[in-house]
Amino acid sequence: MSQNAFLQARDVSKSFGAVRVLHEVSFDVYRGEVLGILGPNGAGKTTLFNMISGDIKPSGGEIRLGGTALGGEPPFKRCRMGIGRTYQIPRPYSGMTTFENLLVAAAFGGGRSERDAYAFCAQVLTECELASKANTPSGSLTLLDRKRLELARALASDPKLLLLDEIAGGLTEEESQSLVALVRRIRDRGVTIVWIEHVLHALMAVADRLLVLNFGEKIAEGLPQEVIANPEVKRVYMGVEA
Ligand SMILES: Nc1ncnc2c1ncn2[C@@H]1O[C@H](COP(=O)(O)OP(=O)(O)OP(=O)(O)O)[C@@H](O)[C@H]1O
Repeated sequence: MSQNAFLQARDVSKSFGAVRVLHEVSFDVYRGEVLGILGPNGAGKTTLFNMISGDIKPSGGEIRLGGTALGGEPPFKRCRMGIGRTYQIPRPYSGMTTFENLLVAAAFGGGRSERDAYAFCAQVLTECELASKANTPSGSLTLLDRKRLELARALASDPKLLLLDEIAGGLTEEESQSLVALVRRIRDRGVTIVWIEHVLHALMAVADRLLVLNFGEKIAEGLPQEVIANPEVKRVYMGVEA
């Protein structure tokens, strides 16, 4: 555990009533890295994101960003502090165009003035390969473009830490490669990324380190090749007996 980490989670726990979903999970995320999070369904991955973004409160433990304890800060404040996230089920405003969706995120999430938001959103659209879809109602986008829009909406608040929740699910191999290339470009301009993903090859193509959760506990963390070779990870995640 290092004091220099950008995101620090210490003994983070969450219970819903009597159901313990996360138990004393600790990890660090360093500036500029991509940390991949793996784990079977129900392992507690999204719950962890919900606590980092402020959607729910931990039952125990502490989360710090840049050394500052996030405490009871609400989601919009965390967004202004530099935390952006995507949701497993994208929630664009389907009656609005792609560009309008971004403007809302940039104005409310990022706190930009209207003029500034226009220029910034145009930049984000280009980065996410959505410029030609700027005026398309988001409800008519293909699955890949809906995923790009979900990512673009998170980027519109100009995050320093980006939380990606299963953005590669349901895509073809070629489509997921184009998403991986986009994640790399975002990382290369200095954004720190934590990516929950079941599509292992997409994660392996970009993650610097992996963390594995099972039944709310951290069972492995380290370099991707080492983590996927770990016998316990193989057993619980890939169903392979050692
Ligand atoms: N608000 C809630 N109230 C009660 N139980 C909840 C709540 N949110 C999540 N859970 C439970 O917590 C557990 C972990 O859920 P979570 O969504 O974090 O898992 P996950 O690892 O993200 O799974 P998946 O890979 O399927 O998305 C599940 O058993 C889920 O039913």
